[in-house]
Amino acid sequence: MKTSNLITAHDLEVKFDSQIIFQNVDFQVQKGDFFCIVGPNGSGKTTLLRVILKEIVPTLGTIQCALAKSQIGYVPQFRNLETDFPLDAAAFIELKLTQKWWPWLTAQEHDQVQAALRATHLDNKRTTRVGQMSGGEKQRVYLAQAIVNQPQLLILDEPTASLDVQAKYEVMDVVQELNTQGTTVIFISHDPQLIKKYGTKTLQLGKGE
Ligand SMILES: Nc1ncnc2c1ncn2[C@@H]1O[C@H](COP(=O)(O)OP(=O)(O)OP(=O)(O)O)[C@@H](O)[C@H]1O
Repeated sequence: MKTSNLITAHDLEVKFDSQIIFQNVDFQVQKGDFFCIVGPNGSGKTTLLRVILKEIVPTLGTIQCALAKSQIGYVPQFRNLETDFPLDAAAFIELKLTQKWWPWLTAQEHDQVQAALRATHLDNKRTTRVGQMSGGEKQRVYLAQAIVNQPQLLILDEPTASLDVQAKYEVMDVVQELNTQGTTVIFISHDPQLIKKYGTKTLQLGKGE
């Protein structure tokens, strides 16, 4: 039978020095999943993302990922940008386009930036400086930057942690739309309401388990 697994992990363990962060972790992420990773502070959620991104080699177990790094978009926890941050939304998104020696964008790259702005409901903020945006808009610009290269997998590490309720759902609705259109999502969160509303599968990490 043909499998649509993007990630297959078996019996993973990560240890730092003698401290076991987690062990016996098995999971599969399939194309189209909205895959949630939950667990208390320090249970290894971010460490597991770093294993998926091949930044950390597990001390035991195997992990297979069918995607190249270029096919994965990543949104870390919210990082604020000061009000004097000089780039507008379009320029900020362009930073993630493949670096090359010529300093202009191709027509296709312009289309990619426009598509990322549209997908994150920021069409009318194209020339707004990111530093002057609200927290929710800033996080949607980060999201736009992560999807500008049209990744197959989007990884989000507590993307709504410091946002108010309305901004939180605006960000999550955008992520859900991307998921409905075919982008697989891995989502770390402490928020059970978000997991219940948006998740299709959940991996629970416990201390050392
Ligand atoms: N490179 C490292 N070297 C040593 N210890 C590390 C390293 N990276 C993470 N740790 C430790 O591993 C544990 C798990 O960290 P991690 O950030 O993965 O947890 P988390 O579940 O994402 O936590 P939180 O919910 O607070 O973000 C922590 O105790 C952390 O200090």
